Amino acid sequence: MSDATFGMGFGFGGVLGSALEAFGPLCVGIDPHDFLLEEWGLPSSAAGVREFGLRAVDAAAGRAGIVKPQVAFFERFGSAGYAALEEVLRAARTAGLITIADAKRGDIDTSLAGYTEAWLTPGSPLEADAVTINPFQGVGSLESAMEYAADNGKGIFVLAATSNPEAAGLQSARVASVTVSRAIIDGVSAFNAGRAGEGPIGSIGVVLGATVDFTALGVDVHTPHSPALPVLAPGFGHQGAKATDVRRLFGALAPFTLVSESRSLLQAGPRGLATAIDARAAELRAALG
Ligand SMILES: O=C(O)c1cc(=O)[nH]c(=O)n1[C@@H]1O[C@H](COP(=O)(O)O)[C@@H](O)[C@H]1O
Repeated sequence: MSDATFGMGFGFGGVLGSALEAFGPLCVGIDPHDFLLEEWGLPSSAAGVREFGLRAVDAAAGRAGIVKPQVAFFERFGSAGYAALEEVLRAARTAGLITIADAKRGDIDTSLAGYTEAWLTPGSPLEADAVTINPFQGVGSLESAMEYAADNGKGIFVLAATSNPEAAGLQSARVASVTVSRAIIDGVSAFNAGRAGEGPIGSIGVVLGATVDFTALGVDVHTPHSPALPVLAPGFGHQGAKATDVRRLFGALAPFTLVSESRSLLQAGPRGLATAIDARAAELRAALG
């Protein structure tokens, strides 16, 4: 998806809103693990991840609104892996899918600008619609990246409360009077509020794992944000959370929560993936009413 203006507002928030309306919240993770490549009858090579990614895009197109290629599985093959990822991202965007490059980048602001340029510049070889960012160097270090994204009709998902169990100790620690997770969410929400004129849905979102104990992490899912805060939610499927629990888990944030699943869908194999996506999308439609 490349147009910056949609009925639900401008920029990435608007694009996301249209996709949620048309397809619901399912985000298909494209994670070519070696065990999946083997199950799909593909080699563990750049050619293998390229074929895997393109087949996953074909299966998702017209069935889900969003795909999230996991950059790590392409990066392990060096420049050939990156060439494969470029093709997969291009194919997905051409098919009308929103692409979230799961690259988990982060650095001081000037270096982060290089990463943002790589992933979020219209016309760049690795162009995606959004990228995941790790805020360990402080939410303040993300300011110019968030501005760059919003100025270019792009999005960012900032890790805030991640789905892996090892994260809770660090992310529940307190900065001033709130938890790290809460401080990150507040920082992102404040950025979106500063550009509230652009539409009802913000262009910068957060990653909140579906497996997380939000109370322990001081994350408030009951109060809506204005503009709405997009949430990328991994942790469904293989990591244990049930897609149909999205409303119970995410409360007021549920209407803007992307339900991300990788292995649990991809294990259906190249021939079963389209059916698995259809089934999960239908389950989510029923659960969200
Ligand atoms: O940013 C992510 O997508 C992410 C954040 C997080 O907190 N937990 C998490 O699992 N992820 C990613 O989401 C995907 C989860 O894959 P499955 O567990 O197979 O659905 C992987 O690509 C992870 O790197």
